[in-house]
Amino acid sequence: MRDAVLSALSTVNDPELHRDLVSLGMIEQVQIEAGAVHVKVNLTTPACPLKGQIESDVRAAVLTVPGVQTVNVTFGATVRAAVMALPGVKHVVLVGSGKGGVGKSSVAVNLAAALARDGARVGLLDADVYGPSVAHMMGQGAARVSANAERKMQPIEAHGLRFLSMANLSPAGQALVWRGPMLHSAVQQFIKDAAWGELDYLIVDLPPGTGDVQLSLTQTVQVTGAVIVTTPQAVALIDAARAVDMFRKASVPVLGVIENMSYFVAPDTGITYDLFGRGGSRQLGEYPLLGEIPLEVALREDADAGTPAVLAHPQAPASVALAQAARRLAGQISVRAEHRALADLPGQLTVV
Ligand SMILES: Nc1ncnc2c1ncn2[C@@H]1O[C@H](COP(=O)(O)OP(=O)(O)OP(=O)(O)O)[C@@H](O)[C@H]1O
Repeated sequence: MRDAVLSALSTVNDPELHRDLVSLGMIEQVQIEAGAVHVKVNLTTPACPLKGQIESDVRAAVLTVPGVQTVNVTFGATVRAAVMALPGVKHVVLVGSGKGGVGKSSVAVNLAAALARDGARVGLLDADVYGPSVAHMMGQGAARVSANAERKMQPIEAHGLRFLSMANLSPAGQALVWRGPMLHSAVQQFIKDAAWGELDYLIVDLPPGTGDVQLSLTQTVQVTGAVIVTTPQAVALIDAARAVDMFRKASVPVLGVIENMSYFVAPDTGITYDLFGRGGSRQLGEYPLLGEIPLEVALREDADAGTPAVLAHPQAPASVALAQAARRLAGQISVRAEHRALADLPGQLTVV
């Protein structure tokens, strides 16, 4: 019966990778006892957006095998990467925006927290050196970065992830008056001289715009891709298009767009207002729209209170949209990793 079960499983495709689970090496275990079959599927990310579909497809396929009465599906996950971005770090993902104030840091913090909540090992680097806000949003504005025994910067741990921010290097409340090259080398150090440990995803909150820090980062590490955060109105989109162009020129794939402050639902009437013209980000090109995040008081309040909204108010509509965006992003990263692996090693997917 085992062969029949495996052959049934080889008809089930991963919905995003468009290859079957057996040849993708995703079937970790098959146990058969009388008519009861247990299948363990090893997903390419714990934040898999299509877990439910894979489960029902596996169940339906195995139930076609004569003699099978029940099917139990469980999941594990190993994030795959064709190459390591840094020693121990599988994927570096840049979060950028064309202009300031569109909610880039809020999105970066919540994407990181959502991926960590789903079970991924996540780091968050605040490379927004001119206006570092990640530490405050993580409730760690007063924490100070220490060095470990190897004299490497030790990321601060909070809310299930590790992060580093310039705000935790300087005395609280004081501005860092550094010149461009110093900022450049500070960001390089954050990446290379920090004890990030083993990470599936290192999310980088870039400064707004298309300046030196952004470019130097794309030249420092193997970046898996970038996420563009924008608001839907024309003035923001023009700048976002510039950010897209910068990544294109630096050969950094754009993994998707997140439209923030997309709409507002009045809490008293329930009426939806498209304050800035919802859906405008589709004009940026054929990039996956990872999410439309509503304007919501709770998101701002949670940021000010130092807990990412996806953790503090997981049921709030903005949190639901952000958690979904994080899963779609993880899905896009898996697709990239597979394409890259196939390009490098035809027919094989490297698991690191
Ligand atoms: N969807 C939203 N609903 C309500 N408030 C939001 C939303 N997104 C962001 N904000 C609030 O807007 C302000 C700016 O957000 P944030 O600091 O994340 O923007 P940014 O693009 O990173 O800015 P900068 O680039 O200038 O650092 C913050 O007070 C944040 O809490």
